[in-house]
Order: sequence, then structure tokens, then C-alpha cells
Amino acid sequence: MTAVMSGKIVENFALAIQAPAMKLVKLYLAQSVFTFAYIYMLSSVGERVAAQLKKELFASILRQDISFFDKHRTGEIVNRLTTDIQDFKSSFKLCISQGLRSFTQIVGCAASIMFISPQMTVGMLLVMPSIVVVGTIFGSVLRKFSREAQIQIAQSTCVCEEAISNMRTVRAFAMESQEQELFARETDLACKLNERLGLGIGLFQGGTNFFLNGLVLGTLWVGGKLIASNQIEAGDLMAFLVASQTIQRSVAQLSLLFGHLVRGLGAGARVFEYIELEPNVPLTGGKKIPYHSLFGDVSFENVTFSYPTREGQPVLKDFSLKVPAGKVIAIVGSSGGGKSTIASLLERFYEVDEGRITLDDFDIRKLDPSWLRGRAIGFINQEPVLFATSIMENIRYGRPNATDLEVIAAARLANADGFINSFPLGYNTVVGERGATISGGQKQRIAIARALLKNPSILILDEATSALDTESERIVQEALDQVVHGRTTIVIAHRLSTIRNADIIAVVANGHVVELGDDISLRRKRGLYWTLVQQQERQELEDATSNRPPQSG
Ligand SMILES: Nc1ncnc2c1ncn2[C@@H]1O[C@H](COP(=O)(O)OP(=O)(O)OP(=O)(O)O)[C@@H](O)[C@H]1O
Repeated sequence: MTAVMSGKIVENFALAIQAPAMKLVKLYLAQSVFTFAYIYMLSSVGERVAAQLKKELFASILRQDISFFDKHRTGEIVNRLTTDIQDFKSSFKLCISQGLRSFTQIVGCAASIMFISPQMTVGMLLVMPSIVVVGTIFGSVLRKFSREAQIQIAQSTCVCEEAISNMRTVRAFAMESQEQELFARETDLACKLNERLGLGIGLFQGGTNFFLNGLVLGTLWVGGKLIASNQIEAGDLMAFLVASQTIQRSVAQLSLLFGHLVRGLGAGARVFEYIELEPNVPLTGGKKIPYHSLFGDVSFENVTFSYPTREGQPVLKDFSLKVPAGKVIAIVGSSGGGKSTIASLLERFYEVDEGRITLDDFDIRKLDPSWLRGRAIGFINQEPVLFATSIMENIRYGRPNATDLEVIAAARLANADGFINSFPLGYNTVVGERGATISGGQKQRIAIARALLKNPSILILDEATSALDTESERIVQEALDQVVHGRTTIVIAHRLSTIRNADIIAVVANGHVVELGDDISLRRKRGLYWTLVQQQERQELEDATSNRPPQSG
């Protein structure tokens, strides 16, 4: 009998809880689905925002003037692309997820305490502005701390980035321990600044907690008085306390979030600082001279220029020089006289302060800079930089849509086809970072092929052979002699023996041309050119007798 009764009770109970249990299951299911959707959406939005920022930042960095790269170190720039964007993304996600929850809890509970006791709520609201004011002041101090810490982190990244990318030099000078010490110093400083930031955030959160607990005590005190005067009931005070405790927890959460927000805002500000930076020389826009009507007459007219990092110290002063189309002009002069600067200005890496530079009578400021650099001018310098990819792709960098046959033709013209084919993988040989796995002369010939692929009307050779030994110099020089035909060529040379056949030689000193003519006429003049030739011949003779390799300069 009892067993039957108890069976019935269980049955009734099961029936009774069936409907609510189903509701609960549905609720749990819905909660799981919402949790999944919210976490997935948040992470997806966060990742997309970060990826978009990264792309925009990189695009903006690529757009910047060369002077930007003179002023900022590589590590500092890379840090903004990596650490800062990561910090920004993490705090963005955290602030949205926790911030939204805390915010809605605060709003909901604020409405209910308002309903329970408007008097006590108004009292609470009256003390709130003080925390807002204190919080704002504290916040700006913390943001400053965060900025300083992030700058210091970037500084330590710079040290390690520089050491790693110049590992051969570090090893050759046995500077490992000094680099280690320098990195440790910078890292310790970053650590101290971060600790200071942590201390500030800790104080802020501790202070917030203290204030909120004070608020609970205050509520109990005021609530007790209201109960005594029969204005509210004990149950209302309890409900008020529970709701205000929820507000307190949410505000505490928000204050915890505040630290992340400070970091995120600091990082975001650093990212946007670069994104919003507008270069003086845009990458594109302006006239493009059609290839068939481009002659290649270059003229510098009364150019005055000082580097943006050294304003007030002009490198070129009222500098004028005409380079007729198709001619080879050599620019010589003492070291630091401004020869490479002339090439940089023609490439429009920097803007002239006064005067103008023209190409076929067009001011280069009116020409499309990408067309000027990418099509009209081929630039080969002393230390060609190759990328860690195949030789084929390195040469194709000169013109991305060139066919394999065109690449090979350019390599032949540059005297490079022979050695490339001697590698087991031929054009598919990967050259290592910065072309570390091939010789200087080979690197230079690949760089020449790369420049030739554009078929430029103007060729600038900035000390193109000065880093090479005599044999490699001869081979590269032969390649260069072949390729200068029919192009306006500006040769910047230390070794005067390599430019004897130039149509015009311009001797540059103190920022302007002091002598102009060909080798024979300039020697006859017995001026600066003659002195430089004499100095170099004496040097070469001394090198030969002492069996030392010849030195440039
Ligand atoms: N990016 C730069 N920022 C600031 N000053 C620079 C920069 N590049 C060169 N200079 C300075 O400008 C002056 C001319 O330099 P430039 O490289 O044009 O001389 P150069 O005649 O080519 O020298 P070298 O024969 O030694 O290569 C030098 O005093 C140099 O220190």
C-alpha cells in the first residue's frame, strides 16, 4: 500500500516537474547557443578589426616618406604592427564582453533600486560624480604611464631587432654580451614602467573597492533610519542592498576593465597615430609621360635641400646640373659632399626646399611618383637588398608582370645568367634573407637585372661596384657598360678609374657643382678633379706595393 502510494507520489512529482524541466532544458539550450554565438561573434569581430587595422597600418607605413624611416627605427614600427594591435584587440574583446555585461547589470539594478527607494538612490547618485572626477584624473595619469611603458617596450624590441638583423656584425665584433646587457637594460626599464602602471591600476581598483564598500555601509545606515521612520520595510532594504551589491560588483568589474581599457586606448592611439599620418609625397597621382615620348633629359635647377632630420644644414645649395638624354654623367667629389643626395632627390625620396628638378622639362613634383620610380628610373646602389625568395622572383620584383623569358633576358643582359645556371636549382635558387647565400658580385648582378627589367630610361648607379673586389668589379662593370647604352645614366662613383669614359663628369663640393667636363678636360684644368685623381692613384699605388686590397674613397 505504502509502496503504491509512494509510486504515485513519484509519478505525480515526475509529471509535475516535466513541464518546468523541459522549459529549463530549453533555457539551457538557448543559453548555450547564445554563449556560443556571442563568443564566436566577438572573437570573429575582434579578429577582423585587428586584421583590418593591421592592413591599414601596413599600407600607411608603406606610404610614408623616406624621412619617416630616417626618424623611426624598424623595431619601433614593427612593434606597432604586432604588440600594439594585439593589445588593442585583447582589450577591445574584453571591454565589449565584460563591459557590456557589467553595464547592463548596472542599468537594470539601477532601475530597480530607483523603484525600491528613490530617496536612497538619489543619495547614492549624489556621491557618484566624485568617483567619476577622481576616476577621470586617475585615468589620464594611467594612460600616460601606459604610453610611456609601451614606448619603452618598443625601444627594447628595437634593440633585439637590430641585433638579430645585424647578427654577422655583432658576431664579428664579439658584441654578444654588450647587446645582451643593452637589451636587459631596456627590458628592465620597460618592466619597471609596467610595474608602475600595475601599481597605479592596483591603487585605482583598491580605491574603487573602498569607495563601494563605504557605499554599502552608508546604505545600511540610511536604510536603518528609513526603516525606523517607517518609510521603507526591512525587505525593501534587503532588496536594495542585493541590487546595489550587484551594481557594486559590476562597477568593480568595470574598474578592473579600466586597466585593460587604458592599455587598449594607449595601443590604439599609437596605431592610429601612424594610420592617420599623411606623407608629404603621395605614392601616386600626377602625370605619366608615355614611354615612346620619354627622352630622359634631367635637370637640377637651383636646388637647395637639407634633410628633414637635419633642418638648417643644407646638403645642396643652389645646385644646378643638366643631364642630357642618353648621356652618361658621373658625379664625383669628396665623401659626404651630397652625391647620393642628388640621386635620392631625383627619385623624389625627399622634396627639395628650393628650386626644382625636371624630367623632360616637367617638374618631377607634377609627375606620378610611382611611375617615376617604378618605370622611368632604375636605381642600383652599393648594397643591393634581395628578398629571401628565389632568384627568379627577386629579378621579377623589377616588373611583377614580367614573363620568365623576360626575366632570363634581363639576367643575360646583366651578366648574371651564367652563374645562375651554375646553381643546381638555377633560377629557383633561394637566396636567403637579404641575399645572404650568394656573393656580393652575384647579388649586384641580380640587382642590375632587376633594375633592367623595368627597361628604365634613366639609370642611377650609386657606388654600384664599390663594395666589390677587383674581379667582381670587372664583371659587374662589364654588365653595366652594356646596359647604359641609350639611357640617361647618372653614375655616382668613388673609384674615379671607373668613370673615365663618362660623357660628362660633375665634381660636387660644398653642395654645388664646382667643375664640369670630361676626364681629359678636367685633368687639364688641374682643379679638384685632378687632385682627387692624384690622391686615388697614389692610394692605389700604395695599396699595390703593400699588397693590400684597394680601398674606395
Ligand atoms: N638620411 C639622412 N638624414 C640626414 N642626413 C643625411 C642623410 N643621408 C645623408 N645625410 C648627410 O648628408 C650629407 C651628404 O650625404 P651623401 O650621402 O649625399 O654624401 P655622398 O657624397 O654620397 O657621400 P659618400 O661619398 O660618402 O657616399 C652628409 O653630411 C650626410 O651625413
